[in-house]
Amino acid sequence: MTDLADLERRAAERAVARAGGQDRLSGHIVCDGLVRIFRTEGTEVMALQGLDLVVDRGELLAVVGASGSGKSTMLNILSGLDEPTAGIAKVAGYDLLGMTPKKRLEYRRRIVGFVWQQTARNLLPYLTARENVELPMRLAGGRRRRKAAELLEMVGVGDRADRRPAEMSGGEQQRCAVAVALANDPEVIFADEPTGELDEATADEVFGALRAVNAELGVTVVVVTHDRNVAGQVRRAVAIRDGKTASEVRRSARLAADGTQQHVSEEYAVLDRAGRLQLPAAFVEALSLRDRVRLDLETDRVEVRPGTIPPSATGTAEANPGSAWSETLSATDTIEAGSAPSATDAVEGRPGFAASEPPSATDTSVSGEDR
Ligand SMILES: Nc1ncnc2c1ncn2[C@@H]1O[C@H](COP(=O)(O)OP(=O)(O)OP(=O)(O)O)[C@@H](O)[C@H]1O
Repeated sequence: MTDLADLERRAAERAVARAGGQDRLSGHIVCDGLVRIFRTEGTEVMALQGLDLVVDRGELLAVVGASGSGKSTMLNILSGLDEPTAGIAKVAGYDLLGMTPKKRLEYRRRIVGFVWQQTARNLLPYLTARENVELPMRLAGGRRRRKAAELLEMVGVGDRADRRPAEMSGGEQQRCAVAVALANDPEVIFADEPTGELDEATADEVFGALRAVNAELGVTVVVVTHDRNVAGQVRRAVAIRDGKTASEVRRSARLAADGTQQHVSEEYAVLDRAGRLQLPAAFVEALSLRDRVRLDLETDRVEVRPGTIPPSATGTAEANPGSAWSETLSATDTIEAGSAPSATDAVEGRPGFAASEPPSATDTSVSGEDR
């Protein structure tokens, strides 16, 4: 006879298979098909539309997105303040769906630490830096307390231990906030716009502190921001658009032929399980892509070009101006006017295909071997 445990086990196996296998769910942080719908007075807002994100243990990752893209919604779920409407959200082995209040408290106190944009949310104004760092340790009643002074030293504000927040600069306050977030030895730090109110040089110092704790303590760090420049501060930056991860930039160091070290930045689009991907907005604008694009499968890549029409369709479009092909025609006109110097050459060069092929169209190709 099938008992409940057996049914639950089979349901779990099916969920893993649907999610693309156990590997996909084995990161330190896993969001899989995360959906969050807000319902207010008869309207529905789909803030997260099937967001997938896997972060490895010990990674320093930036999640970058414009206002309204779903960053705060994602962060609220990952920090245990909110629950998704559907999908999987796991951090350090904790399943964030359906946690009991006790488990939630344990998760928020011991597993994750937070750095918010506003100092008032990070530090108590009447306590010194040292006392601010000691407070979460006291609340958790931990036996092996990491010394506050040591943490303040690590983030570069050891000499400010006896100052209150008002007696420190904005950057020092945020670095102190990083030390507070680390007080109970969390596995993950979430930082929400930690440098949002700082000038560039001070922001670099705060990032330096996040990098230091990531490297020295191995803590996983996720920085959420609208600032695209942050991508230059981390090895992996994931862009979020319309409630989904859209693309990511990876930076790595390579040794050049002359022996010098060069930083290489590569942009990747995120391919979901249904095979969907979003082209970066800059690529779409550069080639005036719209409505539909042409795809060519090469042996090692897929090429994406401005949409074209078969020559035979021209007659159809003329005969029926409301048809889909007539829409393509006007889109093609725009492309030709904007960027294709020799549309006729392109047609002659590739019989059977009409219209524009800008010389740089291969820039948009997605290389299979890079994956
Ligand atoms: N509690 C809520 N009720 C209704 N809609 C909401 C709620 N919270 C967020 N939204 C909507 O969900 C979408 C995503 O919002 P979210 O705050 O996650 O974006 P964001 O990227 O963090 O933006 P910002 O950088 O401006 O904070 C927006 O359209 C927003 O209006």
